[in-house]
Amino acid sequence: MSAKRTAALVGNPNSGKSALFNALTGASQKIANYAGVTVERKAGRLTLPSGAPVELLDLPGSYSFDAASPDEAVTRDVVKGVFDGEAAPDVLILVLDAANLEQHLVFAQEVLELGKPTVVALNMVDLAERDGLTLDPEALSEALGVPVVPTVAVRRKGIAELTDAIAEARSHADEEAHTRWHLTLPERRLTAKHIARSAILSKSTRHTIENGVDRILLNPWIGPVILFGLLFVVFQAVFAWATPFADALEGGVGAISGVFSERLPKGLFRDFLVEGVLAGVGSVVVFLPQIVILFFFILVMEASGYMARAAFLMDRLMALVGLSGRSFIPLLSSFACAIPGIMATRSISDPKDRLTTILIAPLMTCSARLPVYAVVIAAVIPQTTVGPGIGLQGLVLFALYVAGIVGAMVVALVLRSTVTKGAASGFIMELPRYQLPRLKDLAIGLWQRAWVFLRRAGTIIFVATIALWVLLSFPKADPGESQLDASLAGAVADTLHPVLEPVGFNREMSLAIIPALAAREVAVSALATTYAVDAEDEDIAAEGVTAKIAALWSLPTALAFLAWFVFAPQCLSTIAVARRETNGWKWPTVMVVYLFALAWLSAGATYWIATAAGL
Ligand SMILES: Nc1nc2c(ncn2[C@@H]2O[C@H](COP(=O)(O)OP(=O)(O)OP(=O)(O)O)[C@@H](O)[C@H]2O)c(=O)[nH]1
Ligand SMILES: [Mg+2]
Repeated sequence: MSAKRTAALVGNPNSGKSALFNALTGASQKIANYAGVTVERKAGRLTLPSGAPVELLDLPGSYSFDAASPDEAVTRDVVKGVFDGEAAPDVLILVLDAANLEQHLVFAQEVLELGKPTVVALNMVDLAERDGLTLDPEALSEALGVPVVPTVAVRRKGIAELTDAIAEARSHADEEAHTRWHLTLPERRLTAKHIARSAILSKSTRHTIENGVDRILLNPWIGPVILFGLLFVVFQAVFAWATPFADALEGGVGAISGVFSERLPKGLFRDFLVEGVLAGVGSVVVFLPQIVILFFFILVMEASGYMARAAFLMDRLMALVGLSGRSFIPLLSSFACAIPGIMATRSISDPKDRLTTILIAPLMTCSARLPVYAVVIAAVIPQTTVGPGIGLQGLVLFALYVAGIVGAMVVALVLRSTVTKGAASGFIMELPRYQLPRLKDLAIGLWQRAWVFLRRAGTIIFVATIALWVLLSFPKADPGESQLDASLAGAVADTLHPVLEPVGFNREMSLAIIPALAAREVAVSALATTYAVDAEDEDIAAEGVTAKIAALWSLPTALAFLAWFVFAPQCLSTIAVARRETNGWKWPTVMVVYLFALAWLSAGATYWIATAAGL
């Protein structure tokens, strides 16, 4: 038996490939309860019982080797050995969802037709049981001609057996397999039905809750109301639940900064710590609770299976602007960050649909903008309630998210009738079964998100803020002169300011949006650092950025800044990903230009209207 170097996980979307990958390699690839989570090839290392290492590949889910979407093309190319500079995998691990056996057996036949050494992981047997199905793995193995191992990936059941089977996998009589499976699609469907029937030992008609729940959640009238209500609650929670934690963190940062100001000798080092690191980076870190709460909701929606329902509900609405529900999940992922959102468009097969989705993804408010919104809202919007349990601050936050969504829909409509003109493509999406989110997965997911945020604070936000602090600190101002006026940063702000002054921006704001191109949170740290450096009085320096904004910005100016960030200047990484995913600079350029134009116009409109209204 020759040594095996690579094995690949293949199968329909949402069959649990990534969950198996994590169980087999100890990795923590993203898993979620909807089709199209994995969009690129990921490698990890699996150790066989003999101690021999195997490179294990996690691949995007696929319905067929003929499929057209870019993520499915990756799967086909890897499996067939035509993926850039990579040999075909030695063993295939075909993952089937035990509770959806018939559907999954259609693509399975295509995989088996390749005649490669294959092992079947009959995954999600727990869900099959829940649905009242008793399966016969031996019968399935007999019918398919390859070993079948029942597994529950998320509880690591059957993992050892699967590893053994991978070690022993051998070709299943190549020639015969080829003729045996070479069928047309309708024939495959029929075969799938027969095989599934013979593998199901018994089926009790168990009352599934799904149908009842879906009748409500997918109801064309009630469904959208529930979705909208849910999102509303999310943004209320972001403020209401986070406040005590955010206050405590802010107090902590303030206290440390106070101690440093008192104990350290006056000088550049103290200024660096207090004005740059603590005022700047600290002003972003205090938003950790908000970020965690937002992701808590996103993760629960993803794991429970509600996300795919939301896409289904939105399909009709999206059709009005020439998109399909397919675009919904990439767009919803963009609430976390536009980068994975843009990557997730790989599951959209129509190139024009995909391009439109990439171009509007940055309009979904990414979590990096949350600190910007939150700090300005906290400063200028009173902490009052406008109804039972409805806080005004949460309401404004919700409105900003909605503004982004509405903006995206309008832009999509314009794009679809001009540059990405074409017929809207149909939408078929499997509805995954409902699952109770596992606490451990949630905890890991939240921890990963928190860590990403803190790492950003420690790297890109730190570097951008410190660079700005240096530019702000030199040359030193003469006594009586403002440090901002004297500094290099002041000169930079002055060149940009004439363009932004008409839309209500003050100089600090004009300055802050430049380093915010590195990461949007930097807008907050930049403001904090600018005010801290410029403060003549030591005590004012210790004051938080929220207090500064409350004291120094007029309401129209603050609202203009919020409106600017709805359309927001891109962060550079988003532009880079858009370039990679569209293979050139053309579309990223279009994206940047239209977003800046929209940002300027909406900030202006907000400012002029608010001023005229006497706010
Ligand atoms: N109950 C149960 N849930 C599972 C099992 N395996 C995976 N899941 C869940 O099923 C969902 C899909 O799992 P993934 O591993 O993301 O599926 P995938 O095949 O990688 O999906 P794509 O990347 O979209 O192709 C997740 O919510 C998992 O938690 C299992 O054996 N039992
Ligand atoms: Mg996956």
